[in-house]
Amino acid sequence: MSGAHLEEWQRRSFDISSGSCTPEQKAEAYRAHLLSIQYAWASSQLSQAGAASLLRTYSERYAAVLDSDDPRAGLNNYAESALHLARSQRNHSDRWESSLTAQSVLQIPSVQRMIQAGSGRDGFPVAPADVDVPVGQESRADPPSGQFPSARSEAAWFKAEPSISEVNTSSSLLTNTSAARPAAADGVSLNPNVFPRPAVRPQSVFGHPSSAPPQGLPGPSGGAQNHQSSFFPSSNPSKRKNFYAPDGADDVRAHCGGQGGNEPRAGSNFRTARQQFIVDQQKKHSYRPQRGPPPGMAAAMKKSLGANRPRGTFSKFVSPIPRQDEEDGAGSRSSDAEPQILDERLKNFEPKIVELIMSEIMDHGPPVAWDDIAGLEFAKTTIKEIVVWPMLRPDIFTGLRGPPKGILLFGPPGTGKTLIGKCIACQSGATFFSISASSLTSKWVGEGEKMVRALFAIARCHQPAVIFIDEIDSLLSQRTDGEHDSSRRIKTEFLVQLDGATTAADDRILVVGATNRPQEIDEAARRRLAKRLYIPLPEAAARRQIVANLMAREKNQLREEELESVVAASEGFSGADMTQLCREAALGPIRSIQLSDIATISADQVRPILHSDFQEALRTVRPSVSAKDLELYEDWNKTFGCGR
Ligand SMILES: Nc1ncnc2c1ncn2[C@@H]1O[C@H](COP(=O)(O)OP(=O)(O)OP(=O)(O)O)[C@@H](O)[C@H]1O
Ligand SMILES: [Mg+2]
Repeated sequence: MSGAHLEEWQRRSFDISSGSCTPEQKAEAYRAHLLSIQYAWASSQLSQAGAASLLRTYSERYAAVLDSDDPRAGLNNYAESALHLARSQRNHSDRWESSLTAQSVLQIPSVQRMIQAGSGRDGFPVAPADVDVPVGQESRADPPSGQFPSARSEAAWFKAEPSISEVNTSSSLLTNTSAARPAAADGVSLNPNVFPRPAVRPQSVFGHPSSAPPQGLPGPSGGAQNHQSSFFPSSNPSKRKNFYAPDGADDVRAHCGGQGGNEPRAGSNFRTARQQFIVDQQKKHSYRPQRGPPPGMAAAMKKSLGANRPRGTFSKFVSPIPRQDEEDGAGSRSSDAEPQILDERLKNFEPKIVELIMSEIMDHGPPVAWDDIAGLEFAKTTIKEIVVWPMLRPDIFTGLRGPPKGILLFGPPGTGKTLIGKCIACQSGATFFSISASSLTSKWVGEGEKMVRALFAIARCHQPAVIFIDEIDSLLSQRTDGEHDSSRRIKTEFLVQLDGATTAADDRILVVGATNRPQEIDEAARRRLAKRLYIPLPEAAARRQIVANLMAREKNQLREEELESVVAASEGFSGADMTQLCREAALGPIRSIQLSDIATISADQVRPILHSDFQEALRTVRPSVSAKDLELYEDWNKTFGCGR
């Protein structure tokens, strides 16, 4: 080692041993030591064995300073953060420098030239320009002595020699007989003809030989530095193996000479981290394409949320979210599966909420016709006027004639409000959403109002649409001070959506609410449900129609006057009560069969339903609405109802 270097070396050794220097200074000093050793070796002032053992010693000490956990003696786990950064950098940066391997280093043009020249004795055979393997775009030539890009990588370079197997497999150019290769300190020797000094094969911290750590790793001073490798010449990117191709593809991506080979080679499987990240996101949110109903059927499909309906033949759900192909191993999207355009208006909603809202397509079982609903002529006419006709002739029903935004069906329980909702679903031809209040009140805070917003957004995408909210009083009850914040927010969202800033006048969305507690509905909601129709208990004619409709499906011997007497006796019964009465009467014949015959009797041996069965049933079935309750409805109707 020349005189000047020796003094420098001694000074540094003194500083280190003096114990007065900080970990940073120590790391600096070790760094300088390592460079001096390398320089001394390169200028043949040090034997290979000597240099290797010195390098080993000082790189261990250097790494110890870097890796030490002790804040006093080390650089606070710099290694971990460096490793972590490198790893994260590797995952997310598509400018990650691909690494060199024992195999690929020999394909490097300059190494090839060296091998041909067989030189290696006179000086440094590799031209400086060749040693510059820039990472990313910011490439700049490095002095041939090679400044280590960072303390970490430098120490790592010297810390561990390549394993013998790695060196031996690299090529026959490495003579396998020990005689031909001076043994380095740790038994690994490099053939100086092939590997000129000081081309010590660095073992990167990142688990494989690399020319340099990834960009952005902070140097010992903590600042991020551009990293240049200083040993291996750039190589033809097409030959270098990329350790980071997610599927281990052979494709090699490299940035050589600042060319920045960012785009993966054609046909390569290599996906940058960003692409991989996007694919993962899509997979996470991708919806399995499902066999949807035939196109004509889709329009007639009804959607209901929160109401478990028997699923019919076409109740397969067609996801509104664009189809995502199964990303196959090749990472190629099959050409024919063009992603469907997700409706612009839905892109701001969480896919899972959209999925939830759309997922229950109400296949409402047997369709309900207007005639199945006994009585309620006024309500039925009004609803037809508001719902069915505007759908049929939107050109006439515009402006002031436009349909109202909301209808409220109120009345005693069992009078056919839900039935009317089902009937609208079948007869209106509109997209029908039937939601129950419980489905909107999610266990997650903030989810409820998102559901409401998404519901109206989806309805807007599928208008004309009808949103049927059964038991709407549980959703839009009077706002009180003590109520829970989330239910208050759901209400507010509803009011805004029903008739607020976001609703456009020509939106053809009709909200139909059904409740048997109209007095509990919030006054702001009441205002928005402009048409408030009283669904009263069925009058005699309606009761007669219910019994006639139900008896028509059963064997019975009910005469007209007997029917009249049943209707008279069921004064004050609701529609549901009338249905219950008929059920009870239909059990009469079954009850008259001897228990022993039950197992053997055939269906047509069961006698028909008689008037006596109804008389028997009238003894057990009582009206479910009291006169007092009835008064309440009557009063409310007089105050707020739109009925006659
Ligand atoms: N007007 C009607 N015509 C025919 N059947 C009726 C009528 N009203 C009620 N029913 C019978 O009663 C059952 C319950 O009706 P529906 O579910 O519509 O009552 P509702 O008004 O929704 O009651 P609730 O307010 O408790 O929800 C229906 O399935 C039907 O069989
Ligand atoms: Mg109901």
